[in-house]
Formats: sequence, structure tokens, C-alpha cells
Amino acid sequence: MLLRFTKMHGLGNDFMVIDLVTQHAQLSAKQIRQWSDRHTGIGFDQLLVVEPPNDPDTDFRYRIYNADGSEVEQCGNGARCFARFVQDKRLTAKKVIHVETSGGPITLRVRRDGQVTVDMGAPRFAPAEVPFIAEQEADQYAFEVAGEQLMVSAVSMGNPHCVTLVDDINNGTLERLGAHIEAHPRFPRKVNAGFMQVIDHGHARLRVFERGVGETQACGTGACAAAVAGIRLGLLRSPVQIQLPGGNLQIEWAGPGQPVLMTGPATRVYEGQIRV
Ligand SMILES: N[C@@H](CCC[C@H](N)C(=O)O)C(=O)O
Repeated sequence: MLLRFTKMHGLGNDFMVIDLVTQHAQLSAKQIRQWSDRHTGIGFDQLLVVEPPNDPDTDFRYRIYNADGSEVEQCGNGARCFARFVQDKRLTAKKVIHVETSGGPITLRVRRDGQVTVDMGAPRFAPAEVPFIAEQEADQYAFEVAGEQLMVSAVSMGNPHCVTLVDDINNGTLERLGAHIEAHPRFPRKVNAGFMQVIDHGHARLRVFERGVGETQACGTGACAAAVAGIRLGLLRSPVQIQLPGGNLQIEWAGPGQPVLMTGPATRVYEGQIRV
């Protein structure tokens, strides 16, 4: 059987997107790993799957798989591509789309200029959400990794993030510590490791070593987590422009209990089909 898919990206964070509303397929972790391979497969950071919703008050169920085949809770750049995909494929005519994910409900708005704003829901800092936090909730934690002492912020955007402030995002910290932080035993579900350089109250640079992938050109949930961490530390003020290797995202957050709004582009690359 041939399965139709679309290749998309959000600031270079790239995706294979499959409609399982009008098509049927059983996906295995092994198959996803093969498809994600950049030499022998299609090549992508995440596989995004569009399914009918479980909850009748939402429009779709959005499932996300990392390149290593693991299913994860949330993907911000993917959410913007998801919005463009369901419109392009005429799976909905709505401009405001309600979506369920295993990280919680999110709302997608496609703007006239083609950019997409995603209401990612409120960030969470509680121990159950970010397993690192075995102690009391705090803005920053002392953390030892690969023999180095760091101060980090732990933020859940549905998926777990560990944000480290650095003087220069290109000073080698990601290369040295990214994989060690991702797999550190204090994060039993592993973690996305962000390295943020604050430029001024409204701007920061960010690189992210993503769980289950490695460094990506951009990470939407990572940008939200970094902006929230910076605002909580009094270093940033909403709205914040987060500058990633693949381009810029605008992040808005009014404070505790409030949703994070992320705005940026979503780009279609090509249509394909693959035998399953
Ligand atoms: N690239 C994504 C995040 C994808 C999931 C992440 N690697 C995880 O394991 O939680 C984004 O744009 O948010």
C-alpha cells in the first residue's frame, strides 16, 4: 500500500507529516527510525501524525514521534506545520483549530500573512511534570553534569526542558554537555537541553539539543521554555524574540498560570508517497 505524506519544516526543524484521518497505517518505532534516516530514508527530526480526535470538542489528535522512534508529548514547530497541513489538505476550513496532544490541548491560529500562532497552554514547573525537580519548585537548580556545575531552569511545555544560560551559544557548551544533559539520570524521561544567551530584555539566542534527535535548527517548545525561564529570572520581558539557528520565533507569556503564545512560519517542502 502507498502512504501519502508531506515534507514540511518550521525554521529548519523538519517533519514528515501523515494524514491518518483519510488513510490507514500501523506505524512501528523501527519504521519511523528507518524513515527518519537522512542517508537511507526520507530524513526528518520528527514524524507528525494527524488523527481524528478522541474528544468531540477538539478538531484533531496530533501525535509526535522523534527521529529515534519514541512518541513524545509536544512539538511547537510541528504544531504550526500541523495547522498549515490540515488547511492545505482541506481536512478543516477553520482558522482556529483545537488540537489534543498527549502534552495537553493546544490551539492553532493561521494568520493572514501565513504565519501561525500557537497557544501552547501554561508552562508547568511541578515535580511530576519535570522529573528533575525532586525538591521544591524553584526558578533555578544547581546541577552537576559530566563533572561541571550548572545552574539550570526546568520547564515543562507538555514535554520536558532544561534551560542553561550561557555567555555565548557558540562557546562549545552544547557540543560538550548537550547529550549528557539529555540522558542525565535526574531526568528519567530524558530531556530537551536548551542553551540560551540573553541579548537584552526582548531578545535571546538559543540552541537546543533535542531529546531523541540531537541538535535541531529550531525547537518551538524549547523557545517557549527558554523565554519562560528568562522571564521568571527577570532577564527577559514579554514579548521576546528567540533567535534560533534556523530563524526567529516570537514568544509571549503574561506570567504564571497564563498560556505561552508562539508565532512563526510553517513551510511545505514537497509531497511524497512511500510503500508500507
Ligand atoms: N522540535 C520540537 C520538539 C520535539 C519533541 C522533543 N524532541 C521531545 O522529545 O520532547 C519543537 O519544535 O517543539
